[in-house]
Amino acid sequence: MDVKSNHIDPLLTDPAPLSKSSLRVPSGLLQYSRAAFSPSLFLTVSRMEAGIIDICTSSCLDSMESSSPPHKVSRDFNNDLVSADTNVAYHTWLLKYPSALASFEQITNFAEGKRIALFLDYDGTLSPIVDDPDCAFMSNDMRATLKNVATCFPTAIISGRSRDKVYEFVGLTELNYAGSHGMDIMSAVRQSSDDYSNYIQSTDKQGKEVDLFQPASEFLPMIDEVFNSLVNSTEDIHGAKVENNKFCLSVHYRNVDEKDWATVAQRVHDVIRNYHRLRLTHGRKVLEVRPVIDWDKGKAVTYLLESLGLGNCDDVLPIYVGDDQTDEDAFKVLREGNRGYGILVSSVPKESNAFFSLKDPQEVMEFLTSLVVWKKKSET
Ligand SMILES: O=P(O)(O)OC[C@H]1O[C@H](O[C@H]2O[C@H](CO)[C@@H](O)[C@H](O)[C@H]2O)[C@H](O)[C@@H](O)[C@@H]1O
Repeated sequence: MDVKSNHIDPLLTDPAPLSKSSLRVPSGLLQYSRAAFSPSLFLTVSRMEAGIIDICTSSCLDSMESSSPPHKVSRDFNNDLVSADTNVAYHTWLLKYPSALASFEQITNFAEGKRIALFLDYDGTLSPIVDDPDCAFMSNDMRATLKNVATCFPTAIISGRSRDKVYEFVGLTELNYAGSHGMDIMSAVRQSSDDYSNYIQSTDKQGKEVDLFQPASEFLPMIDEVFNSLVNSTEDIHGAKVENNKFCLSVHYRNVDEKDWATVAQRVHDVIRNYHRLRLTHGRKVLEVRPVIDWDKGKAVTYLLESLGLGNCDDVLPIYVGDDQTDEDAFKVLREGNRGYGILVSSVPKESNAFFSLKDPQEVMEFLTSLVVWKKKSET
């Protein structure tokens, strides 16, 4: 498939502005793709008066509802009983975000003579989305694939989870890990002196010397305090769960009855309203409380490339695979710098800064396996 004929080459030209209309998605699908089209949701909670459901909470609620596909549509996707409209929308969307599997030859042609660096999100990318965040286990096949990938390419996982938690799920020492949406990076000792002054030397679980970069470390006491408040204030909401991701927090409402979502939004709002240095963003059935700092997954990619000795190198092709709104920052860095390829994992149409798409973690595994085969072949 010649992607250039229907797609912009990320490394040669500036991307066209993202436009909703260009997707021509049937209106029935827009209601659940709306959250992805809208910019990150920031609640200016500290400036709002309390109300039963004030304007911030209601905008939050709106985003919570619009990010949830009608049950029929998601069930149809999972069961392959796809309606004609859904099928048309998905295939129309694929013209703009071609499958990285179908475009594999184009990707590897471009990668010829270059060093690929892989960046992977965890939830929804390496493990399927499940109801209980503590049970988002990766399959053994995926683990074996990742191990192979890491022997061929420098590889890092950048997750919203705490770094320890994502390491616990993945369990491979061959990778680099960044937790808390990139606010907690453990990587090999840096060879070059550069702009990043505030990293410290540490040792990993095997006693190996590493660099630790934690740009939000001053927020730790505040995050712990807010975690306790959120746990207390949501404990009576059946299904609500607060997860401590070290430098950020997640308030999950996937298992909360939809009629109580407004209460979740209101309680979160009430807790963080006095913390001017925290902001609220929206993920997959999760409200995320994060420090207001100029740092995101995109900046983490740049940092890691430099750590790996691959920064500012023309012969490096970074590939970032992710499914969430927070991954858009990384897609954007690769797109705007004409540096590499973002691959969005989604089975429904979503506007994105990525260049390619994969449907689900199973397809991610196929793509990674193909990269390993290609690399090994090219070495013989
Ligand atoms: O950056 P990621 O690795 O994608 O982490 C983003 C959030 O992922 C997790 O929540 C999501 O996955 C859960 C398990 O499948 C699911 O139950 C939840 O509804 C999803 O939002 C994680 O629990 C969060 O802390 C991360 O921020």
